[in-house]
Amino acid sequence: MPLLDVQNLSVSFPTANGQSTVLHKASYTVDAGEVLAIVGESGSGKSVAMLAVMGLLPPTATVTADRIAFEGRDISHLSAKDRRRIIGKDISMIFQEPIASLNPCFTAGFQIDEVLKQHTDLDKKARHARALELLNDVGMPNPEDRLKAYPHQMSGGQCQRIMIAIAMACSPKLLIADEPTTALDVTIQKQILDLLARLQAETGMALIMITHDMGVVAETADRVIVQYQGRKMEEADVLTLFENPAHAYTRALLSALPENATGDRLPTIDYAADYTGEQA
Ligand SMILES: Nc1ncnc2c1ncn2[C@@H]1O[C@H](COP(=O)(O)OP(=O)(O)OP(=O)(O)O)[C@@H](O)[C@H]1O
Repeated sequence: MPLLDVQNLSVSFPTANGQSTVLHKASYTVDAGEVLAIVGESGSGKSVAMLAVMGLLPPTATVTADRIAFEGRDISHLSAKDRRRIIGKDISMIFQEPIASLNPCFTAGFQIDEVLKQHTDLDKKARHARALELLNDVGMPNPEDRLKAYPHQMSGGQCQRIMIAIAMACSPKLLIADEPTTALDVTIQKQILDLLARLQAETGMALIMITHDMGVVAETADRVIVQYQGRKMEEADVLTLFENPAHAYTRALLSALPENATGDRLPTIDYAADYTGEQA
């Protein structure tokens, strides 16, 4: 039984020209302890899919699914709020803009403490000790000092470490990381990816990595789903995908990797092309 089992998930939003479907009957499964990458260009519906599962889309969104099951329990018929109540402790999510994801009015320590208060029975002293332990786990220098810092007093990389600490506070069974390194400097990107990989390996949690970067996929994933224009194009284990990509869009993504460059200029994806109907 998969840890998360999502079947035929569709999402649409109202527009001036009627409903616009941004995700078309996409299915996703992830097993306990597995690392799944969802890859595709901006706007391909990667974030929307996972926000829909989490019940985090705005009320204007229309979400339908045949099944959204966590640990075998189908929660697709529940309201977004009830779904969040049931999976809120077991599934955590981190986002692209760590500084914007934190509340600017409260210290890092306060924000970690809020999550611990909500999801654990620990008393104040134990929560403080746990917050320090979490900051150590995410490799934060001077953790005692950083607990007292406000988001604007920290770098983007430090804020992402705080977000990861908050996400890990309830020992989730699944962490969804939505482009967690995109907004960070290149040197920090690698540190955050290594941190996520280490935490995943140490805790055995499942990880869904949303990215547009095939390099990130190669480094982290066991299995890959390729999305294009709100549709799932291809799904394969990571080696198969890199060695034998079945879909034209996947091949275009792979050929745009720097190591696949053959001349002075990097190959680029032809965004004018329509890959939806193309097959291997
Ligand atoms: N709240 C919203 N209201 C209306 N349309 C939305 C909303 N959120 C997302 N969309 C649209 O849904 C589509 C898919 O967006 P989504 O954020 O899932 O893409 P993505 O693949 O995650 O890309 P990115 O990497 O840019 O986040 C886009 O066309 C986007 O404009």
